[in-house]
Amino acid sequence: MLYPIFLRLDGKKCLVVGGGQVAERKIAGLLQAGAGVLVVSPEVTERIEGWAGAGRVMWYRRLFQPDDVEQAHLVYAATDDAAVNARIARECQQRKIWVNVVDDPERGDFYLPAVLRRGHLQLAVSTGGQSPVFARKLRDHLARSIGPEYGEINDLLGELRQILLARIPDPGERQRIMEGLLAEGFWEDLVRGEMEKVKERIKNVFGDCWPQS
Ligand SMILES: C[C@@]1(CC(=O)O)c2cc3[nH]c(cc4nc(cc5[nH]c(cc(n2)[C@H]1CCC(=O)O)[C@@](C)(CC(=O)O)[C@@H]5CCC(=O)O)C(CC(=O)O)=C4CCC(=O)O)c(CCC(=O)O)c3CC(=O)O
Ligand SMILES: NC(=O)C1=CN([C@@H]2O[C@H](COP(=O)(O)OP(=O)(O)OC[C@H]3O[C@@H](n4cnc5c(N)ncnc54)[C@H](O)[C@@H]3O)[C@@H](O)[C@H]2O)C=CC1
Repeated sequence: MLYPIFLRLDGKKCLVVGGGQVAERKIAGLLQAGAGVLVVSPEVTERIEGWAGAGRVMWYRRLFQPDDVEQAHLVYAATDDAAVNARIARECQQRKIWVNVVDDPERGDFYLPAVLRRGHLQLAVSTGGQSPVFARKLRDHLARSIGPEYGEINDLLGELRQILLARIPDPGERQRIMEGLLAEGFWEDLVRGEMEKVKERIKNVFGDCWPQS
């Protein structure tokens, strides 16, 4: 069973070996997370070249060398050469650096999910490597019912939680308030798309905790 995790990568160096379509997709995800991306590949796609030109990735225009993995927290073996990808995986595993292997996932340490992003809210779908296209389609299916408003609701709940943390010292009491808010009626309004009602429900709890506001 794979272990799901959300990593804080901002400012951490990640190495992508290879510069094709697959490398490009992995780099796009890393950049969204604010990682420092190093790319090693004699050739890259136009989009990767653009990122390099804009200083968003550091591109080493050459073939992979074993020492390349040394400075990275995560490594992506994303070339089209199976022997090179296997070599990258070995170099990482010797050094206990986590590696994703695009053509032979079981050699690697982690898989990427298909991700639905709604502000701070993220839904990640993994099929355990069974069918990446199914993961993508399921993400697209979920996107139809989980709209951008879910991101807004999530942020409002985050603000409310900060207020509760500051004003209500008892964790049990805080949890009771949250459970009370996120009860059946809340979900009925949410799935019916009655977002104004949902926001009203949240604001009422703000009012109860902070009557002067
Ligand atoms: C195991 C895993 C390891 C990893 O790469 O992390 C892996 C492995 C492989 N993918 C292959 C093929 C394709 N992968 C995609 C797409 C995506 N692949 C992604 C993840 C993963 N792919 C991990 C498991 C995820 C899970 O658990 O479900 C997504 C979700 C996330 C991402 O990559 O960011 C992203 C969609 C995201 C989005 O759209 O947002 C497409 C379609 C397309 O390009 O749209 C195709 C072509 C169609 C096909 O072949 O099915 C092949 C065969 C290569 C060959 O034939 O040589 C292998 C190797 C193998 O399975 O042996
Ligand atoms: N895991 C996934 O999500 C998917 C994996 N794949 C697999 O990914 C692999 C790569 O696919 P694409 O990006 O489409 O291939 P591609 O042929 O477009 O790109 C390969 C890249 O690897 C680089 N490269 C080759 N040898 C190198 C070396 N020794 N050092 C550094 N860079 C080197 C090339 O310059 C090129 O930029 C394929 O083998 C395919 O089987 C394909 C689709 C999805």
